[in-house]
Amino acid sequence: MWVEPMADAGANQYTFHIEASKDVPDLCRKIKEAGMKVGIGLKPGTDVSVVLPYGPLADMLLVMTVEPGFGGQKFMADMMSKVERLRAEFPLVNIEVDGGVSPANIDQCAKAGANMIVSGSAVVKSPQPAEVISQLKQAVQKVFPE
Ligand SMILES: O=C(CO)[C@H](O)[C@H](O)COP(=O)(O)O
Repeated sequence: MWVEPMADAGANQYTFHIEASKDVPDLCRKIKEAGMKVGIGLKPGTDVSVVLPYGPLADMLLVMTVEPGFGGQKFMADMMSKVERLRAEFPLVNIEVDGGVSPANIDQCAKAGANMIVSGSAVVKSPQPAEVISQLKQAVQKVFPE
């Protein structure tokens, strides 16, 4: 699963999709042994219960808010219930949302419990990308002060 090459290249976190892993605990162990943090991602169609047993092994849980594949898709607000559940179960784990995240929905994401975000189109298509990044960061920091 390319764990060693990623670590050798300088990655400090390795995130994989739970749907693509045959042995989640083994992969988590290999990532940690290689000196990286563990992230586990969940596609929109995957029930949150699938990842719950592995939460204690993860540094970050990623809730995809679009179908993985490409940027520019519509944010799926119904994924927020997964974020809420994961935050309730794992108060100290980083929870990330990825897909269609923008200033229009960042408050929902942060309120549900996401403290890490991926935002592509909203940033790069804005005439003021720095302003968008700042808005996104402020919204998260309001809920998760450093
Ligand atoms: O790669 C992705 C999906 O596979 C990401 O969702 C994407 O890069 C983020 O971009 P956007 O904010 O435009 O959804």
